[in-house]
Amino acid sequence: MSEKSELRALLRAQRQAMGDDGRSDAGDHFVEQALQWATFLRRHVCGPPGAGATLLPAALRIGAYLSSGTEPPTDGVLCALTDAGYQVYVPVCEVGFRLSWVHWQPSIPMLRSALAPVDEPVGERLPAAFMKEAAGILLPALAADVHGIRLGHGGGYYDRFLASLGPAGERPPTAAMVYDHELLPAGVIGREPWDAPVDGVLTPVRYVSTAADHM
Ligand SMILES: Nc1nc2c(c(=O)[nH]1)N(C=O)[C@@H](CNc1ccc(C(=O)N[C@@H](CCC(=O)O)C(=O)O)cc1)CN2
Ligand SMILES: Nc1ncnc2c1ncn2[C@@H]1O[C@H](COP(=O)(O)OP(=O)(O)OP(=O)(O)O)[C@@H](O)[C@H]1O
Repeated sequence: MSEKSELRALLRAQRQAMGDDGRSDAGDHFVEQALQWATFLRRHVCGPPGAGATLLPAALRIGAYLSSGTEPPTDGVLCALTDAGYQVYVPVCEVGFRLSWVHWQPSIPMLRSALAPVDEPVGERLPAAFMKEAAGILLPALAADVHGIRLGHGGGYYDRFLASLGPAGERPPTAAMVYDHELLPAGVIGREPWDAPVDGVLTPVRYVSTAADHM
């Protein structure tokens, strides 16, 4: 087994060991962290509330994901962001490890993906470029390091997606959602040439900015 496969296996086992209650508790805390992150982005894009700025629709557009298995739960996050007035878009797998995006709403019908072990929303599929103007994007990950290097399930979906949005600095702000113990020191996740670092890491208890490290 390669070093990365071993790390993935270890991280999956640790997620399993957290138990349903541990993961669900973390999910509650993620709601608070994600709302704070979104509020910060909104200020960044539009200035402080009451400044007379009218929010552009794209400033309210947020990318996220529908969690499955032992991933950091996002059901609460998606509902809270929607309730707060954001338009939440989640990915759908396409052939060639590409992602398209569907506007998520609480009662949206779901269907099992033919390409990955995830349920996906049924609705109009918007191209990756639609997310270029988003206020921010939350990404799934098995772990991420303090430089924003992310370890996913190994499909390369998100590296391709981020590369398609343009070079770092021209993409919307990104944050990987991981449990607190999955925010790792530099060097633990070997960096690959195609890795697109994220700008921050969101855990149930903190947001850590990694952006300065890869400018
Ligand atoms: N929720 C989610 N959606 C996503 C991703 C992801 O990592 N998470 N992807 C990122 O590229 C793409 C799909 N690729 C994926 C590859 C593997 C697994 C996976 O193994 N997931 C679970 C097990 C599935 C289950 O039991 O329901 C796991 O975390 O162990 C999920 C998605 C697009 N959509
Ligand atoms: N921009 C890209 N263009 C072409 N191939 C890519 C690109 N980015 C990644 N890949 C390919 O995707 C494969 C998986 O990459 P990696 O292991 O980093 O995925 P991951 O980040 O763990 O997965 P995911 O993004 O799906 O969560 C690699 O074999 C790599 O060659």
